[in-house]
Amino acid sequence: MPAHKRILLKLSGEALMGDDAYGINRATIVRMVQEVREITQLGVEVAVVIGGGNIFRGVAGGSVGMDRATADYMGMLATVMNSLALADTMRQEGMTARVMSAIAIEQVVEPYVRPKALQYLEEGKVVIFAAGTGNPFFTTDTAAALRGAEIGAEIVLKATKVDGVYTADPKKDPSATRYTRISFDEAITKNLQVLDATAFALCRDQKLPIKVFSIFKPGALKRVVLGEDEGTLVHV
Ligand SMILES: Nc1ncnc2c1ncn2[C@@H]1O[C@H](COP(=O)(O)OP(=O)(O)OP(=O)(O)O)[C@@H](O)[C@H]1O
Ligand SMILES: O=c1ccn([C@@H]2O[C@H](COP(=O)(O)O)[C@@H](O)[C@H]2O)c(=O)[nH]1
Repeated sequence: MPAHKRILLKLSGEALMGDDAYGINRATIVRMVQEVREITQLGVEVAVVIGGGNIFRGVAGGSVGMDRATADYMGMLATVMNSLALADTMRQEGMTARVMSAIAIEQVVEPYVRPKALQYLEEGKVVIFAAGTGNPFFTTDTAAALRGAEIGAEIVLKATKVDGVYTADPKKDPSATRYTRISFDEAITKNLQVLDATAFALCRDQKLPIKVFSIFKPGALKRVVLGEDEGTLVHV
């Protein structure tokens, strides 16, 4: 029995690379989609936001002298590519998905229209929100918080490269320890960077909990959806 009726799943863009240096690794995206299919089969309504770190991040463009807003639009377009790849892989795996973009690109995908998204979810379709928030200087974590709140998701599930929220970045500090639960206030005060502060603040204000868990651990998504002990819960 799933613990949640409707979820917003944030998938790491960077993880899509698998063992490759760039782009979308075929076996990785298929495996991710199969995990999502398992939870849709439990009857959970699933909306997805996918990052763009496997292709382009605005901060990288900014660091080599690009206009930051232009670089951020490139990052948002990267998330559109990932969203299209995800939806197409879902189609191949027998699922029905709809991509909705926060940036007008109507020859490619339909625009984000909230009532339409809600209708798709009620029909059991997976909705993939592309192009982040549609605004530069934000991230797809903030887009996940925003869309999660808009669609009335019960929780934001952040599937990422680490298996939870740690006292410090575990990739830089091997002595860091993992929290089982942490409040939004503590995560913000301690400046824990597993999500950006805007996403934390939005979820806190909307009383929308976040679960952070590993995208690489087989079965972790299903365990989270079933309410089993997995990853870190960030709560009000
Ligand atoms: N306190 C912390 N606890 C856990 N991870 C942390 C912490 N601080 C920093 N991190 C880092 O945050 C990363 C996850 O956030 P990041 O935005 O880089 O990835 P993502 O959202 O999964 O990727 P993408 O932006 O491509 O979707 C982890 O890989 C980890 O190295
Ligand atoms: O609302 C948004 C969301 C994203 N961006 C840009 O896209 C890239 C990729 O997103 P990640 O969350 O880092 O995976 C991001 O670096 C931004 O440049 C944005 O501008 N606005």
